[in-house]
Amino acid sequence: MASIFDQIGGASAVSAVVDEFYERVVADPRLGGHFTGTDMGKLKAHQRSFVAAALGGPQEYRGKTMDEAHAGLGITGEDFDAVVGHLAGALTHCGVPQDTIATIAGALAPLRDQVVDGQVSVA
Ligand code: HEM
Repeated sequence: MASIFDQIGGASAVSAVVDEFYERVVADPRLGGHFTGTDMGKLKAHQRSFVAAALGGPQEYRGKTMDEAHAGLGITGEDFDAVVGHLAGALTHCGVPQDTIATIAGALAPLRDQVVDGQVSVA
């Protein structure tokens, strides 16, 4: 069976999704502040390789772990949900089918604890 990477159109599709995704994230007043001083060219390159690998693309992701990349950034659960929402919006904008988007969102959900800054969860 073709990987999601192939189904959505390979590297060029991933690149279009990542560009659209960061336009939305940086324009979001809740999130933009996290990216002041970030080299967006570098970040997009890392994100392209992360997304491509996560969708079953041919190359391995060699960037930081999600724990390392987000440690100490003060990212909240709301930030995480907003970012996943923008990714879904970017995927929709780029013509990716909704069931595929649901699969991708499901695959990202387990990263929540690594991205969100340690809070004591109330049982
Ligand atoms: C599923 C959710 C997320 C994924 C898959 C993800 C993925 C990534 C990747 C691949 C990198 C680059 C790592 C490297 O440099 O090697 C990165 C860096 C970063 N991410 Fe995320 N991220 C997520 C959520 C978030 C959220 C919610 C925020 C904050 C609103 C955020 C803010 C950042 C920032 C500020 C950087 C580092 C930029 C710098 O180096 O200055 N990320 N992320």
